[in-house]
Amino acid sequence: MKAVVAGASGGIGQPLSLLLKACKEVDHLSLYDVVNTPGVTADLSHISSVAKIEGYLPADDGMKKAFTGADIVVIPAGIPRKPGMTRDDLFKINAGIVQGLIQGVADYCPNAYVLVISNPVNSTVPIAAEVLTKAGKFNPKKLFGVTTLDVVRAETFVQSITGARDPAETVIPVIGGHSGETIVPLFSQAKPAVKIPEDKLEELTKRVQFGGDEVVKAKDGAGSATLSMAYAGYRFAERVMQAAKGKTGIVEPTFVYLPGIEGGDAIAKETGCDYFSVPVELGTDGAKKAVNILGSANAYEKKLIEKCVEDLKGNIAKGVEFVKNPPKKEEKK
Ligand SMILES: NC(=O)C1=CN([C@@H]2O[C@H](COP(=O)(O)OP(=O)(O)OC[C@H]3O[C@@H](n4cnc5c(N)ncnc54)[C@H](O)[C@@H]3O)[C@@H](O)[C@H]2O)C=CC1
Ligand SMILES: O=C([O-])CC(=O)C(=O)O
Repeated sequence: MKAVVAGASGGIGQPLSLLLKACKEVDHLSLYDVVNTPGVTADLSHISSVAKIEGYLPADDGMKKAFTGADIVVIPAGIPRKPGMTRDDLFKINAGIVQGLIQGVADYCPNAYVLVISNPVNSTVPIAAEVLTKAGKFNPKKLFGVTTLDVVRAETFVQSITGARDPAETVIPVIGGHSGETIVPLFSQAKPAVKIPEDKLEELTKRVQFGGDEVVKAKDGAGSATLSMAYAGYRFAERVMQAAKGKTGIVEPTFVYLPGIEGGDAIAKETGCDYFSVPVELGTDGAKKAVNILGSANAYEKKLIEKCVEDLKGNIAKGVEFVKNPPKKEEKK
């Protein structure tokens, strides 16, 4: 497997690259960023793991060299939030960054799995889909918005109630999108089942929805979640690669284009959203099947889904519009 990290010198990119350098699924790691890739690459190259490593800057066809032959491209490129900002406030800058990198995917590695971390995920994934569609290269089974950090947070925060030694053994589907109230944890669907006292449920739900804000506030202007995101991005990338190599039974929530995936059409009709994070069964060619668990949600969770859909529709439309009707140059800045 050749894995690419685009945005490899950043707060997420560096620890994510470290994890991928040590990953048994990766034979070849290629780092791309607009700054500092020579240093990050030199540093990681001293690690005695299997993956050979290369790093590129944009000069001298760097993107082409970095992306060509890639099996999986993970994208944490773009600016992070500062206190007082929403993820949508990142759109102006990150939309263009993601558009450019996805054009690179279309040009140099159209068959790769593409994992989008850059925010706002609710809009950057539709942007990616539109760019790939324009290029005639869109395979919905291979485009994923990474929402694993929401799952990781739900697992972690519920531990105070379950008391489980290993939080990751409690599987909690988190569906919808990746910002505030578009994030919908379905604690009623936890496996094994968890009993959450009624007076704790709202607090726990809000903590998952606004977990990102907790980190933004604590970092106090120095960015948002990076280390936990690198862990989450790595966990998802590793599972995509394991499924690609034939491991079965891997199901992970991820933000996908539903009409392009088996079982997704019904969910798209039910929610009115073409893009939604749902548990997806992963296979050798990417997303094999979208699992519809919306019907199993309890009354409280159904209300959360209603609010999610309201916000998510606008975020999706904004991403689609950005590519279909590009803003004029001065608006793009
Ligand atoms: N999906 C999720 O759950 C999460 C998403 N994020 C998002 O991830 C993104 C990155 O966050 P951080 O790593 O903290 O930011 P950062 O600013 O530390 O790193 C971003 C990196 O992207 C690079 N970059 C900028 N334009 C580029 C381009 N055109 N091509 C290649 N690289 C480029 C920068 O040089 C920098 O090294 C942000 O948009 C943030 O909101 C953050 C946490 C969780
Ligand atoms: O909060 C942010 O801006 C970064 C992010 O997406 C998260 O931590 O979930």
